[in-house]
Amino acid sequence: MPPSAANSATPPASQPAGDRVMVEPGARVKVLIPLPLDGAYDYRLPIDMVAEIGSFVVVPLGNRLVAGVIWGESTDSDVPEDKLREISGLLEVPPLPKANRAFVEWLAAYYLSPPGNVLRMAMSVASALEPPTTRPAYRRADIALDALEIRPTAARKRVLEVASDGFAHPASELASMAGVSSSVIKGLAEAGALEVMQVPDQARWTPPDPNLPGPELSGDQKIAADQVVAAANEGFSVTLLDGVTGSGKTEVYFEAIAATLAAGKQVLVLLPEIALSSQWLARFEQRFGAAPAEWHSDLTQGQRRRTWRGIAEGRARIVVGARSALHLPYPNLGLIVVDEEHETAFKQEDGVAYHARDMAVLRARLAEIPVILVSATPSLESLLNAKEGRYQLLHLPNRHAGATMPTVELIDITKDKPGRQQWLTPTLRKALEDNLAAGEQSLLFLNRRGYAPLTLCRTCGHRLACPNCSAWLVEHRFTRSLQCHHCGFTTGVPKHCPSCDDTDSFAACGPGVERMLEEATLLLPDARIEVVTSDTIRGPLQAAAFVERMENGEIDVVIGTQIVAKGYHFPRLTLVGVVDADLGLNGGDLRAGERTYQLMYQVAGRAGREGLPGRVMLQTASPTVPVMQALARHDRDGFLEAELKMREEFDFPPYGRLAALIVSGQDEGLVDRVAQAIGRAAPHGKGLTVLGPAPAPLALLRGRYRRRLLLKTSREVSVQKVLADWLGKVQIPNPIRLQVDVDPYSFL
Ligand SMILES: Nc1ncnc2c1ncn2[C@@H]1O[C@H](COP(=O)(O)OP(=O)(O)OP(=O)(O)O)[C@@H](O)[C@H]1O
Ligand SMILES: [Zn+2]
Repeated sequence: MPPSAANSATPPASQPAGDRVMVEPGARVKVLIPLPLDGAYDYRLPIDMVAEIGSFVVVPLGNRLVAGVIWGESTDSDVPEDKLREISGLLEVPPLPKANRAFVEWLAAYYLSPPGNVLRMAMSVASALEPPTTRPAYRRADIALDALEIRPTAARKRVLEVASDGFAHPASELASMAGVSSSVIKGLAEAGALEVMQVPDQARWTPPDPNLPGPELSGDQKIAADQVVAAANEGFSVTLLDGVTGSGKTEVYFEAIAATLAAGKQVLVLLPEIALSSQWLARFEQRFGAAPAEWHSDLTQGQRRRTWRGIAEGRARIVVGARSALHLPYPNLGLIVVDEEHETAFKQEDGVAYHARDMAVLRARLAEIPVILVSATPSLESLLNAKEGRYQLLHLPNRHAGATMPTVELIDITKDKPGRQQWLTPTLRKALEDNLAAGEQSLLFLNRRGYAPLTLCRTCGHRLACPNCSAWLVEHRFTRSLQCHHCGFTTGVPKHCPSCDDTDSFAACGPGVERMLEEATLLLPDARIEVVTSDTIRGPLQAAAFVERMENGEIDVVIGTQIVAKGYHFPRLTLVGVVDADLGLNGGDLRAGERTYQLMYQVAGRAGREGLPGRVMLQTASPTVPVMQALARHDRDGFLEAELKMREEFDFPPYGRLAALIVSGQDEGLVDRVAQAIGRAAPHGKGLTVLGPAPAPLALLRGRYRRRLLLKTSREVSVQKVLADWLGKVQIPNPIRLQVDVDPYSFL
């Protein structure tokens, strides 16, 4: 397909002219720099520089030059005239759009973060700000093949054929279009059959075609699709698309995407694990005839640079990405979709701790565009918003094409006991055997990487722990190592116990996926079994290859962690066995029940998605607890109602508000003193409670001691104001770090 031909069909989207404000030459302006400074700094715009608010510029800071953004005119400057420095250069990039600038400010204020730190997320690709460069590209030269001095091999003929479309293609693109190696291109160029020219080094996306027909929608799907299409291009709104697994939620929001694209606007789709989303990408391409621009951590630096610019220049119409895609400079964003909105992967824990779902709603409000939140197991936050009328709620109660929901059986492991050093109950073992005999696929789910979560000395009971973290080391047999899953510390299994010096005295305790592989292999010696975790699937290519093996029926049993629990659609996968359904309940934080429900429901939702009925077995030691009962009875709403009620009673989110303070440093005594000083300055008043300081559950992490405080407020209280007043009263000495986590999800 000739990308450049399609490219010229529609003019690039750009920021509405009304949003652009020029700056007077010579004026004083505020420039925000992507560093943790306390605000924007004053500079002068040189009289010969034409710039606007949002322009990317280079400014002197101390004795170096840094990139920044003109944030506004400076009206309250107290920098004396002779101290004011000039902007030293204007960068050749479209200005940061108004909605993006407002987003930076709101996000910074909400999470009490320096705005420069938030801007840094928008400017994450430094090279994208450099002047555009060129790269060589090739097209068919006007010379007959038999006039050349090289042999006309099949590969060469193919290249010349695809290179005859009238456009110049980079060597890699031409090679992949013709299915040959780059050396073939090089040879043809040297022989004069291909003409080389310099073209701008930019990505080209075929614009998706919103007019291609989608599938015929079912009655419920059609009702939902009509609503999201009606909301498209109509200003700010939030829609919660709540439908059971396999109900066709993706098809429904594709309709809203089509309507937005047809209006010439950009679309952003946030997925929790984009690297694992090859099936989603294939469906998108099938529906819209073109691939979306992708944004995630597996891109190369060159891809990031080209994608960033393509978005800023409005050439990338549809972006699918991880949470960081929210910060990109869309000049003409028309719709945001957050798929699997309940996923905690949307919460960023490092740096600026923000929640991408919540910020997607904010971004949509600032840009006055719709946002669609999608899930089979919506978060209580979103459900309450829908219940109270702030979000529009759409329901898809049935699976597509008459596929039924899987049956869910609870297996009480205290009665139906696994054998010695085994973790599968006789019932689940039998089901696995039967399913294999029937030629259908099974999934064994265990959210634990490695072989065993704990290794201890049989002689003295010593447990092998991470030297940098308060955590046990996890044995990984595939790599013959012990690993800390918090800091990445890795070591070999010691010969002698470090405590009693006994030899070869270590025993593995508890199962991880690698250990389940042993058990499953003994049980099903003829089955093709594969372990799927972040250790075995290391990027989008490996994930896509796994999907292909599943689709081709090359795998009988998958043993996997949460990376296989969601999104996938494998028609022949009919049995899901959860090895330890209680695992997530043990930590006991406020969302443990909600999260266990979501994860179990999602993994169960992988079973029986087409003609073949599905069967789910949850192994549990507590079959009577509400979450297990709700799963077995398919009583999601009853469970969520009860959860909501409990949260309301204790004034927990989504009713009350929380903010966590984490004090950390290498000097434990100093960490304690600072944490206590923060505790002494704690606010009092109606609707406010402060818990702690107390050692964090991960009291040592990456060599830093950690203490936590938790602020709990009623809904009417402004958490930001309370925190700002509170933290304004304490001095944090330099080696100590204070992390503020508004609306925390992790309590470790
Ligand atoms: N109207 C339709 N016509 C044809 N196929 C459909 C239709 N609706 C859904 N499907 C197919 O049914 C399957 C499930 O749909 P989809 O993946 O959109 O469901 P979902 O609700 O997003 O599921 P999950 O929450 O489990 O990810 C897909 O293979 C999809 O292509
Ligand atoms: Zn560690």
